[in-house]
Amino acid sequence: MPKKGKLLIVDDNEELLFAFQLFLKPHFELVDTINNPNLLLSKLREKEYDVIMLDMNFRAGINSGNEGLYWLSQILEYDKNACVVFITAYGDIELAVKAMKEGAVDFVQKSWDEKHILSTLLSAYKLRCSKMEIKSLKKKQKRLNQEINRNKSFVIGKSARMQEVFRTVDKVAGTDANILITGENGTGKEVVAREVHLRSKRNEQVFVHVDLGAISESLFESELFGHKKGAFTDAKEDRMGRFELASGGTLFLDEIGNVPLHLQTKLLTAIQRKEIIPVGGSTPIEIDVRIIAATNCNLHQMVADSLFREDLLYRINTISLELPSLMERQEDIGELSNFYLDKFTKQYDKPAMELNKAALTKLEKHKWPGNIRELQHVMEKTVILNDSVNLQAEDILIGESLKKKELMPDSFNLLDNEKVLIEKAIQFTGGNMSLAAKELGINRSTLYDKIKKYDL
Ligand SMILES: Nc1ncnc2c1ncn2[C@@H]1O[C@H](COP(=O)(O)OP(=O)(O)OP(=O)(O)O)[C@@H](O)[C@H]1O
Repeated sequence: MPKKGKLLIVDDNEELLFAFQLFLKPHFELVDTINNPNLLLSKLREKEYDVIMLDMNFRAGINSGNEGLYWLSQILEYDKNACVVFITAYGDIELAVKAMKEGAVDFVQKSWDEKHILSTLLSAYKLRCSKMEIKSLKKKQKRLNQEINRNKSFVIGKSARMQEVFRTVDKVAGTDANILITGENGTGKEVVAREVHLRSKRNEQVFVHVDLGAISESLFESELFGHKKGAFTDAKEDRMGRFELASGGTLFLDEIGNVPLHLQTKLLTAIQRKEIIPVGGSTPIEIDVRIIAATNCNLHQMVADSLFREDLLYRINTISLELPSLMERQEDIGELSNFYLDKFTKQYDKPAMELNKAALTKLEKHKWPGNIRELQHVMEKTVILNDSVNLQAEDILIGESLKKKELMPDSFNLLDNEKVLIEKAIQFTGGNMSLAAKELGINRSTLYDKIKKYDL
């Protein structure tokens, strides 16, 4: 087996250094020694060592261990992942414990128990490998987040209402204040939440989206707070919840108005205490997340109707952002339509298309109950079905290809038709899940369960 691990031994006893080197060389890739701790930092700058064995006392006659502790602090300041094993005199247990409290990983006694010394150093080396792996994973994660977030900013909106939203986003993004975004479905609540994250100091960390309307009640806690292996029948291994996953970054709690009262209490406790306890666990885990919540419900009305906890509302709406419906920002329809024309012509490999005046007027006059999401679907359909590059009013297919009467099924067998009806409802509402669920007469989480079941 190839020898692994670079070891540095620091002791002023030359004989001891020699003996250590002789004994450890066959087990490690490199064993360097220095007899003067003043050379320590320059040695560390020269080479990266995995384990440093450090004497407690250097000056003859002084046995307080302070010098060793001083050098330990210097090493850890230089590299917080350094693994330092102290060399202590026989009976120095108290001092060794103190050293471990200050950040040393272990200690060996000069009593020369070869087996024990070797196993201590090999464990320290393993710990060093784990620390370095974590360091590299964190670095990778940071780069990946930067990559994911790059060029993601595309919130279109010249209208006065959107400019007002952007001014507030500018003011609050850099703070850690919780934000509540309200607005109809498809108005861009998630897009704005991402924009806040991108402009915040957490932008090198993750943005975790959780659709609270789509999580079934039985999985709510496990999904948000994680679970321990064996906590319930399907819990085959420990699983991290969304709060922990988002730690350091932003947690976007979408459709917060759909959370039942008894689960709102659990949500409030986690946000308030800034800690969670996984299902089946007993130790709280500290969480550092910025909460951005969103809903299309009127939470103040829900509080008045005793459907939403007032204390939770005040926790999440330090800052409120209300997004206008597309009808209220008609000035943006042209730019948004062109944005999607450009996107879909590229996606479907078609020549660039333009809207003539009548086509634009048609778009501006429509009521857009599904807001931007509906506009997006209309533009996608328009690009797919048209070959002309100059789009006329009749080329814009708003609701024309999908009228409710065309949705009549071939048979009335419920099971045969469920999948088809769900597909058509989603199509009819332009992908607006809340509207689709409403049309189908079921709630959103049931709709998501069925989407999963039929693999839609
Ligand atoms: N300002 C914008 N510019 C361009 N596209 C936008 C803008 N706002 C929203 N969109 C697009 O509209 C669609 C709906 O946006 P988003 O999902 O953010 O809305 P939402 O309000 O969170 O919807 P829901 O309430 O249904 O979850 C997305 O495809 C998004 O990319």
